[in-house]
Amino acid sequence: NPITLSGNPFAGRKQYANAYYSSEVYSLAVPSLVAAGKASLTAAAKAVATVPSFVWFDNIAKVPTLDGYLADIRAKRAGGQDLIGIFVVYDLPDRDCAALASNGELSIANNGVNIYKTQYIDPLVTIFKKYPDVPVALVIEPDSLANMITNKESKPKCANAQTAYEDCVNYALTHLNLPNIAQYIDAGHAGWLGWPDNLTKSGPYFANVYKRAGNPASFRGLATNVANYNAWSISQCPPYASQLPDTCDEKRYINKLAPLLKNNGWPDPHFIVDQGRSGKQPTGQQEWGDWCNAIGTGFGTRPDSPTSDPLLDAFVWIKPGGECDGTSDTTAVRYDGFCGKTAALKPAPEAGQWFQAYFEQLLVNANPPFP
Ligand SMILES: O=[N+]([O-])c1ccc(O[C@@H]2O[C@H](CO)[C@@H](O[C@@H]3O[C@H](CO)[C@@H](O[C@@H]4O[C@H](CO)[C@@H](O)[C@H](O)[C@H]4O)[C@H](O)[C@H]3O)[C@H](O)[C@H]2O)cc1
Ligand SMILES: [Mg+2]
Repeated sequence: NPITLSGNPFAGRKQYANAYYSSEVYSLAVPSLVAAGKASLTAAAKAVATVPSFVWFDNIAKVPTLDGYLADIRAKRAGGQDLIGIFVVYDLPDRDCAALASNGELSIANNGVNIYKTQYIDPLVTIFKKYPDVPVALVIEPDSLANMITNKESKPKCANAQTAYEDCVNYALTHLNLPNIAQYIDAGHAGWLGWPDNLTKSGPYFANVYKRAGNPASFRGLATNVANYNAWSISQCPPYASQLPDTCDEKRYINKLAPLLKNNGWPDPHFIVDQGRSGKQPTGQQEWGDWCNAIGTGFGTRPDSPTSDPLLDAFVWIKPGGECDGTSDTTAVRYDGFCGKTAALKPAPEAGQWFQAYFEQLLVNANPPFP
């Protein structure tokens, strides 16, 4: 029977571990480990496959697969597991405007806004409406609005994308505003929007997104640290965060941002924080902006761990660990220099592709460790 979410959608529920990630582990990671004489790591690898991570809808072709996930969750819920589905909406035209590695299939110049609405969001909504009994949490458009805070001046592609990003995100928010869905808009991370000037802008900016969308009941809050590596709460700031000593982790970032949202007309925002690649601190990053395939990282706090901060709905693994951030092939169309830096593990495949060496790095550095 249909449900209406209220309060923390993760409370009392287990996050859904999807078969796509599990198949990456079983069909790619495990055989690679065995072939490399690392069969001793296969048990740990299989344990990772059971950890819930978000399913990314990073192109239109994947949209129909949503039905299968929701049907599987429905069946498991009928079997007694109070599961919540966890998905990422990620297909904006001119996507990832400040970088090259994750550019997507749609472009503003080529009718991208209209296609995003009618061929991406609308079909998602249609499928979600078939499953009003399944609780769902959505992350809306990583790396989109955060770029509107920091990169309009420095990146013409971001400046030119502002109207499209804001219209498309508003369309997503208002059309995915269903009783069984909780939506979290991406809001960068401590090392991105945690800087004083960026924080000051972010408060009114994200509050205006909430108000423009008409205060949607499903709009629960913001997702932070997506595909990044920051600690949730740390006593010793990493060396690369030396200039931001009082906002060097996600707990301090969201506790600074929340009051600014409330003061600007968003009464009760909450957060989810990606910890999928945050287990080892400090990381091998040389600068905070080293976002691509950072060395020295590890799987972090498990998604179903209790949280102690009333602002934090759940720890989550949004970026699936082992899926690449971007290619290191300098001749590739989507080659971004950040993926060629010292701090980036190489050789790396295209964004989203399985990156075995990275998976193994995360595995051996995991905290808590995998048995
Ligand atoms: O000393 N000071 O006082 C001072 C003040 C201000 C300073 O400026 C700030 O410096 C920060 C650190 O460089 C910048 O943060 C970086 O911004 C990048 C986008 O431009 C982000 O990249 C994205 O990362 C995503 C994954 O997270 C990728 O999926 C995505 O593809 C990729 O594009 C980095 O994470 C993020 O760390 C801020 O913009 C900038 O405003 C600096 C110093
Ligand atoms: Mg990215």
